[in-house]
Amino acid sequence: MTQDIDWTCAAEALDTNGWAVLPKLLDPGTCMRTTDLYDTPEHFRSQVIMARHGFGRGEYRYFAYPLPDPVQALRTRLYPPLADIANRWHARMGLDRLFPATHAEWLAKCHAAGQTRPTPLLLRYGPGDYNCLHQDLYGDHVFPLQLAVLLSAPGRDFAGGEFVLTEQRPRMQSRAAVVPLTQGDAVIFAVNQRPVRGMKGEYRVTMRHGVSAVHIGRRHTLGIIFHDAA
Ligand SMILES: O=C(O)CCC(=O)C(=O)O
Ligand SMILES: [Fe+2]
Repeated sequence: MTQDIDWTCAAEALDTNGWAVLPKLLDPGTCMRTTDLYDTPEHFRSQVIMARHGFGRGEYRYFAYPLPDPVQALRTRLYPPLADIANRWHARMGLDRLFPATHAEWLAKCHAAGQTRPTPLLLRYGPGDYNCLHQDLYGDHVFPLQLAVLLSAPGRDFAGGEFVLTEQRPRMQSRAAVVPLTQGDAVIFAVNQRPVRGMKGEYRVTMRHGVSAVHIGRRHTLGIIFHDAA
């Protein structure tokens, strides 16, 4: 599942754009089984109806511990290479928080700070549903990169529902990117801020992500956030 990832390519894309696609991270069978978890309540700690909070339209569920596979495996295996990138970013941004080498150590820090609730989630969108631009910050402890895996097949399962990222640049207009994803692809992206090398040195841009309206069908996503929630 995670052994064939081209990390050199992903790190380069993350440094340049603040996001990178990992093609075919999950196979179609795993995508289907993960989607089906949505209707198994014992895997989840809570449900959010997005319209009730002004988050958009659609719904999602936060997984409960212990996380089922492939959620636990993705969180554990993707963390170490992402922590290398996160540490480089933090150094470039002049932030002193260092991310430990393993996800278990990072979670221990979150838990000691009272961020104990698991944040991986499954999202379900139907016709007309969308996800407003947002950031997944759940406390002071923030791991600066996260992942979303598209579990449904565009064109077959749904139409519309594009993954969108915006980048707010200091004293400049924001720019948007639409991330092309097929079933099983993951997008890694900056949770909040990332460093950009400018003419006069490094500066920071602020990222937000969301999903445009689904026109027809149903779209499911698996979200992997590496910090836990307060
Ligand atoms: O459904 C999506 O593609 C976005 C999900 C999301 O906001 C997240 O995983 O944090
Ligand atoms: Fe999100």
